[in-house]
Amino acid sequence: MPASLVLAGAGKMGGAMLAGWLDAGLDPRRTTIIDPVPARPIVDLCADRGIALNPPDPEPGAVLVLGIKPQGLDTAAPGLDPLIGRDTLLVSILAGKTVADLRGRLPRARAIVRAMPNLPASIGRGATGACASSEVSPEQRAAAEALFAANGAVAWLADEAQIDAVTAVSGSGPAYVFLLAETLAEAGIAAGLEPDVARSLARATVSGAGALLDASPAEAAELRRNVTSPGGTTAAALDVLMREDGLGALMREAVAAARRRAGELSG
Ligand SMILES: NC(=O)C1=CN([C@@H]2O[C@H](COP(=O)(O)OP(=O)(O)OC[C@H]3O[C@@H](n4cnc5c(N)ncnc54)[C@H](OP(=O)(O)O)[C@@H]3O)[C@@H](O)[C@H]2O)C=CC1
Ligand SMILES: O=C(O)[C@@H]1CCC=N1
Repeated sequence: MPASLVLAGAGKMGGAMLAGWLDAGLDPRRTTIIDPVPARPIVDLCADRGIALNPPDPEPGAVLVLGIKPQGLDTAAPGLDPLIGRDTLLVSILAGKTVADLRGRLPRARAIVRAMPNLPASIGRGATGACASSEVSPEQRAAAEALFAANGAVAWLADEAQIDAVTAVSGSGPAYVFLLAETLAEAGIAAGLEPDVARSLARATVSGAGALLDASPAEAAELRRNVTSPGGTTAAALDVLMREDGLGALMREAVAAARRRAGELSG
């Protein structure tokens, strides 16, 4: 874990990462949060754990994590640049904003890691794709790796250009899975189940299948085949989901749209 850390923007994603870091041993007394209107749980967490929240004269830390919205970078940058010291590692989780975009707004930044985490980071079950600028030292890379590992799986990317695809797959991905739970419940209601029963069965099915995927060495396709009795009910459903214009085509289209949007957020 880094010796000290400043988190600018403790919203849904920044707050989720912070929860994972504190669980993994980040020192709350060496942690500062900057967020003009922090949500109640963040205010309570800071009070409980002794985390500095919006101190009047914040010092640069070993790491500055940017957790603001990409659309807010221009407005926020002049207030955040003084939080970058000579040896501060800047870690940005902003969708779309490139290392060059960040340098353009935060002139004090030298070492930059651009990362794309996801929401299960809060329980240490997230996935982060990251790339490092050439100024990042081995120690800074190790500090970033420790933060991302506290949030779950980590993949270092050789090429920054890949991060928009990571954003579209694993950054946004949890939303696709939650939508699956929602639509499975809705389909259950349409098939005649009571709404509460449909929602509870869909939730247990999605979380149970995810837990099995995690616990098993088998590929997802093999686990899918294990559910699919020849000539049975699952095969009938998969004939619909796996047809040419089915879930595969829809997912490719959705991921392409998310990736395109990440490109639009750059600049
Ligand atoms: N949500 C997700 O699952 C993921 C999000 N991301 C990235 O994380 C970033 C944050 O997204 P998300 O958490 O969803 O958004 P949120 O709006 O929940 O969080 C952003 C936070 O930053 C605060 N903020 C605004 N201006 C400043 C400022 N000048 N200084 C400090 N804090 C400020 C916001 O306050 P206020 O609400 O008052 O404006 C808010 O609390 C985005 O860049 C997004 O691309 C990456 C991966 C996954
Ligand atoms: O929706 C977004 O733009 C952010 C980035 C990935 C997940 N949430």
